[in-house]
Amino acid sequence: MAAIETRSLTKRFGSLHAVRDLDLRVERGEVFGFLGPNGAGKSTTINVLLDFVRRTSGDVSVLGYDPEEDPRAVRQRIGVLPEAAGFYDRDTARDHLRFATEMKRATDDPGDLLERVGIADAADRPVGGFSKGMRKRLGLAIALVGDPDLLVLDEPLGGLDPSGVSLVREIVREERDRGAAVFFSSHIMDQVETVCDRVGIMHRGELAAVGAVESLRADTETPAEFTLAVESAPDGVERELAALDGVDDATARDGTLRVVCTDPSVKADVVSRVDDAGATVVDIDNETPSLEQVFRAVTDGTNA
Ligand SMILES: Nc1ncnc2c1ncn2[C@@H]1O[C@H](COP(=O)(O)OP(=O)(O)OP(=O)(O)O)[C@@H](O)[C@H]1O
Repeated sequence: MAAIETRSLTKRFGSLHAVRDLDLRVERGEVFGFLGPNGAGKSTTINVLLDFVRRTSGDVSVLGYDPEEDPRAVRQRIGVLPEAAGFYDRDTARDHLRFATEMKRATDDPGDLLERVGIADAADRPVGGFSKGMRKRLGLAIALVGDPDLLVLDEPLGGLDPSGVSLVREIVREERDRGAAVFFSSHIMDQVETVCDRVGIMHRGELAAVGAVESLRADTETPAEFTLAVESAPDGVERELAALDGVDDATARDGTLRVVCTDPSVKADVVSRVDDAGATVVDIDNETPSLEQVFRAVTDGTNA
């Protein structure tokens, strides 16, 4: 049984298709990054999975349950970190975790969970004085209560400092290794590509691409980027290269020329131009497209 499965899932708000004909499958023990620009339909999909919003049509299964028919069964088995989690400002972090543990009839020790997310020192402080990043960490601790079979994390990296970001990545890996599925949405590409087994890229309510990051890189026509090491870059050669058809950008620095092509076949032309300009190319280094570039290619760099 899949952790999440949707078939032809559609959600309309009036005449606006927030999600259209979405077929999605997330396996148990898988980290799935749900990506897309603002307004692409990520939160709406998550809200349907959690039965916060009713779908217009299509089928949805979360851990084998239809969230519309069995919302309690679904909520009992999943851990959720909402994009903007609400807290009781006068209650402490420990109070929040005690409550969450009781609600789930779990046996977790609040202190251990706070230790795990790095805010054990603040366990007995009222949450009203917590920073944005501390609130995010507390929200994550609450999501972890009861060793859920599925973690749904909506923008878990927003508001976190670099150590917070690596902590979230570490926890996501640990949860996956325990056998949980992790489904998280983000628009911060470079921070998710190292942690996801697969990603799905939403665009205008539809799944524009889905697969392992490596296969998306191979399948997507992303601009090719490469660096030429030259003995000496003649003045102005980068401007000449940038003017070539199929070249997007060219910059010269410290004996290297970095060239971004929209058409990879222009590479030979670039090398011969550099030769003609009197420089000797000593090395060519091809760079793998980043997930950010795949994302831009799939969404045309546009918002929904
Ligand atoms: N309650 C609502 N009523 C009307 N339109 C809505 C509602 N919720 C979402 N939408 C619209 O549905 C579309 C998808 O929005 P959604 O919030 O799912 O996008 P998102 O991918 O989560 O974006 P973001 O990254 O900005 O959170 C948008 O055009 C949005 O304006």
